[in-house]
Amino acid sequence: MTADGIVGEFLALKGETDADLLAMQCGDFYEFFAEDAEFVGDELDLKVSEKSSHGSTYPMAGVPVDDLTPYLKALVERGYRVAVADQYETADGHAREITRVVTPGTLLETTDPTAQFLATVVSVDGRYGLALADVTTGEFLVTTTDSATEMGSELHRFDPVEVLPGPTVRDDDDLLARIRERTDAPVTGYDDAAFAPGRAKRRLQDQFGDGVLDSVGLDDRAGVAAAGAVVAYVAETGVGVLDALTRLGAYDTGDHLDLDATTQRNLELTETMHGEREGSLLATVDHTVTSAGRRRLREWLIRPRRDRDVIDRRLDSVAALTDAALARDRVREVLGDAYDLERLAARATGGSADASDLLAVRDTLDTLPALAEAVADSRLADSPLPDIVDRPDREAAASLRAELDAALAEDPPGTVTEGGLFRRGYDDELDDLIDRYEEVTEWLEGLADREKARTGITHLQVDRNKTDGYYVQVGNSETDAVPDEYREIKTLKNSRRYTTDELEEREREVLRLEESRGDLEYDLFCDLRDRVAVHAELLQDVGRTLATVDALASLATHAASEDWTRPAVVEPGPLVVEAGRHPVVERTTDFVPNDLELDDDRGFLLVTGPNMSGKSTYMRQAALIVLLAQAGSFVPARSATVGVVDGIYTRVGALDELAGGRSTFMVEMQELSNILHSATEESLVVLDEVGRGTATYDGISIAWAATEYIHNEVGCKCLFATHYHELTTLADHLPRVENVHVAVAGDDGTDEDITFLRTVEDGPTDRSYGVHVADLAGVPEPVVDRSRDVLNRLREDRAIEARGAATDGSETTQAVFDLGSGGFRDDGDDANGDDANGDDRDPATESVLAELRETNVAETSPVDLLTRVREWQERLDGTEAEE
Ligand SMILES: Nc1ncnc2c1ncn2[C@@H]1O[C@H](COP(=O)(O)OP(=O)(O)OP(=O)(O)O)[C@@H](O)[C@H]1O
Repeated sequence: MTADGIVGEFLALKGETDADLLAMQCGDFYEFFAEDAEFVGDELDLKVSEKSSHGSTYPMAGVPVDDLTPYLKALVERGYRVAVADQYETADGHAREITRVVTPGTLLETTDPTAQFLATVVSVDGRYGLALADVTTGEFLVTTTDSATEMGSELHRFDPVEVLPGPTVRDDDDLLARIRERTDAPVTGYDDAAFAPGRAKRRLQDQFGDGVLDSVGLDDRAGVAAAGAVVAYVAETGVGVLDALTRLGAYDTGDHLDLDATTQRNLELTETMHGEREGSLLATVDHTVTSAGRRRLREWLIRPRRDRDVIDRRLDSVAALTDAALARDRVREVLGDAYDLERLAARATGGSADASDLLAVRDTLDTLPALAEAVADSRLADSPLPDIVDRPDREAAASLRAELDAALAEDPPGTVTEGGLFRRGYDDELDDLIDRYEEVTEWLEGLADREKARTGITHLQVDRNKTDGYYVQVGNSETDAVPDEYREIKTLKNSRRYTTDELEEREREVLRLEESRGDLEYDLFCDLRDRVAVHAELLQDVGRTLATVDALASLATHAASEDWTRPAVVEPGPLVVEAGRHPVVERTTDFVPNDLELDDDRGFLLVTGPNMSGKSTYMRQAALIVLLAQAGSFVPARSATVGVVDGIYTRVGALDELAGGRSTFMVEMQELSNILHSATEESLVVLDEVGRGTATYDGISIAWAATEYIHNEVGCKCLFATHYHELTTLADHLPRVENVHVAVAGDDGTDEDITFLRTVEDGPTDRSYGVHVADLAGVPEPVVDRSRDVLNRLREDRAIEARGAATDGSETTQAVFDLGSGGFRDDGDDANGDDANGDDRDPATESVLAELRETNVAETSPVDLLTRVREWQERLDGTEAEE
């Protein structure tokens, strides 16, 4: 075929797929042509040559057939979708067709041990469906929600590698923007029809059986559409890939602790704010010995539970493993021999598993009885561990193990087409071939000695190479002695090569036997691999069991080495921590433990204290202790009682963060708004500074109103660190608000020479110590001195004093800010609203005060409230300017 023809065929095939690139097999190479060739030449540093034909030239770049996988991986991991067209023999030559499309979400060959979720996002009738499938492990989940925020949080949790938005999502710019904010995975366009609920439902039934929707309790069109589209997409990417998805699991977002994307980031669960794994909670507590165990542990931390029974069961196992050091070591030693069975199952179904993969399956199945024995230890026997290990079908696992053991040779070659894969006794026909093969090779091996004896030639050897086949080589000095039947086939510098009729005959036989053996073994191997693939579900069960035990043992190892304690998990209930520590900071610092009590009487703590004193650490440690407890882990404390919460919401004052062109303050307000809308009475809210990104008065007003709203309306547990000293008076008016502060020593009122004690004590801090921190940070002395002067002047002349009365939510807010000369005044204590100072006020101030009185916090949405406060401030500022 001419280059023109090949390129023509290439372009025609490319037109059949919407993949970004096409690799087309041409004999021993996969070739990219035209634009694709230039593209991969750049991306992969491949040599691009010119193929000319009929006066036209075409760029061409190729990789050997056996080397395609790493190139595919590299392209796909950069987010490209690559179609692969294979060549096959036909009666009159050969033809090519696209056999698979490899995409980030369907790449079985990945070496990245973390979960590789393909996500579909669908919106139907105001509900969102989210399906997540990891074809490398067979995990397939679906959920629905009517909150776009929650959909975004889930997406962020699962950290997909590819996202397929359904048609209504694709057309919704806001929703798409939200998705892009929550994941940096490539967003792939896909056939609208695949998302149609009717067709999606049939797809699911074809894959999992007619009763699937009932059995997983999926009755939502959005969920069905999302899951069905996954099945359709995966089916298109290659034969067998879909078979790894052995079952569908529907989950309710309410089963897990709600952690919005911001909170997942703020708490540095899997990576630090700077994007590093080291220093994250996961890296700190991770002592797993398998990659499947690591995936499981990550999942637990990122999706803690709400169900106390599930949490307690995990804690029972962790407790037993924490106490029994020797048994724990034995469990971990056994797990150390396990390979990633979920991944191996997917490789078996996808047809890419080789003989060493199947041996890895055998060896990993072997660990199951050993693990059962390890957890039968008397100190573990009463824990849930024996039941966990008993969950997979142990008998089926043992028989598959035995089958693999009987079949496979101990040290098989890397390819599956050249024989040498099977043990003797596995297949009679193969044994017969091997017998004959050995007979011939034995004859060949003895030939040199026999010929030496027969001819008297001493420098004679028999060997084989690719060009000459088998030959007899004789040194030049003795070539006169070669017998007549020797035919010379090559002359070398010091020797000559010969063949004989008999040698040629034996050679033909060897080649025939090698080919038959290779073919037979390949067929036998494919059969064996298919039989393993049939057991994918069993392998996934065993793999998940091993992963679960590994994650539990990891938590126990950390608990034992860091002296963590089992939390008492109650539902619902207070959060009481005695001598708590921050799980990550305690590793690198001489940590000062602190107590914490959040209950019905004091559910809202206003945390004050100098900069750098430890406010954020104290609050994050509280959030992490709750999160760890609900993940089923011990916690860093002397003792802890953790009332189950439904969600943790945080806002952290990352002042330098600019997201998507929005101002820092806008981001801060959106986060606050989200928290105020999402948190319930059962939640834990952590606010680390609110309102700092704007003018002081605006900031105080917003923080004030937010505190009242959380206290009066939401009623959740809350920790709020602030530098607005004015807020501390809220504790006098709102019954559940208490002040605590992080103590410092050496406070002589001069801001100089203070020592951070890191202890949290009741009551508000005296004041802030910003100037001291500026000094510590090395700000030049004249600036520090001048700051002290200015501060003292401000304290004397323009103190901002909050002396207002806050309400329990049923009355009008009567907060009064005395803002010195430019602010507004109101005497909130004046029950009939008459104002002693009324005569002195300008009309703008009057009108603001009137509106302020009429505003019922209980009935005003937080966002409205914030907007109104801003407006009032602007009007007052205007008045001030005119004056
Ligand atoms: N209990 C503790 N024991 C020992 N070191 C601590 C403790 N708490 C905090 N630290 C250390 O103090 C430093 C400052 O803590 P943190 O960031 O929590 O202060 P902050 O009060 O929130 O500061 P800012 O107001 O400036 O945000 C941290 O680097 C941390 O390592």
